[in-house]
Amino acid sequence: MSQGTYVIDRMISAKQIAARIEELAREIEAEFSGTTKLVVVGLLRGSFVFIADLVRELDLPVEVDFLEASSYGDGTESSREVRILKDLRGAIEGRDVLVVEDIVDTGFTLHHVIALLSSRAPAKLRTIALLDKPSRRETDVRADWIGFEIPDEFVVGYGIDYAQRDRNLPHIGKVRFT
Ligand SMILES: O=P(O)(O)OC[C@H]1O[C@H](OP(=O)(O)OP(=O)(O)O)[C@H](O)[C@@H]1O
Ligand SMILES: Nc1nc2[nH]cnc2c(=O)[nH]1
Repeated sequence: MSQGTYVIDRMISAKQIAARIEELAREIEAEFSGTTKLVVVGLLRGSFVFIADLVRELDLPVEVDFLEASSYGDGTESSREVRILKDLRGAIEGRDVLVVEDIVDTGFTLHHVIALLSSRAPAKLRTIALLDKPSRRETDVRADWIGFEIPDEFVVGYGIDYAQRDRNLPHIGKVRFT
């Protein structure tokens, strides 16, 4: 896919994201109320901004861990091969776990991570994705909570990159190749 010039059209503002995270946090608190310590697992690298905002909105005892999964390289098409580049630091057996993903597209990444973490016997495993592109799905997977359903556009910002660029945009934008 082209890696030439492109412009970014704003799709979801920072304000809209913040308001949605507040709503999602209340639902997550209800689901995990009474938990001794929730392990919130961020999928690197794309979820680093989302997880930072989400955990600060959660009124729950939390531990934060990270798993690095990659399947896109520098392009806009999934390789369909999910590589785990960094595993969790901690054990999750018997723990309540929330996996935080930035975007579910083909679904290969989330599907792979759910299978991997389920095999470690957590007490409860739930998933949240800021963005969902259901029209692109190639695997039978859906996050338990979704921030925004979006059309089939390649998006960047708020942690999400194109060839490692644009992760620092405060909003979500769609890439338009020029
Ligand atoms: O549903 P899928 O088609 O699997 O796509 C979703 C994944 O693709 C991106 O990760 P990427 O491989 O680009 O790594 P990154 O998070 O380090 O940018 C994104 O962060 C998701 O994890
Ligand atoms: N940057 C980026 N990465 C993705 N990985 C899966 N879908 C997307 C997308 O729309 N944008």
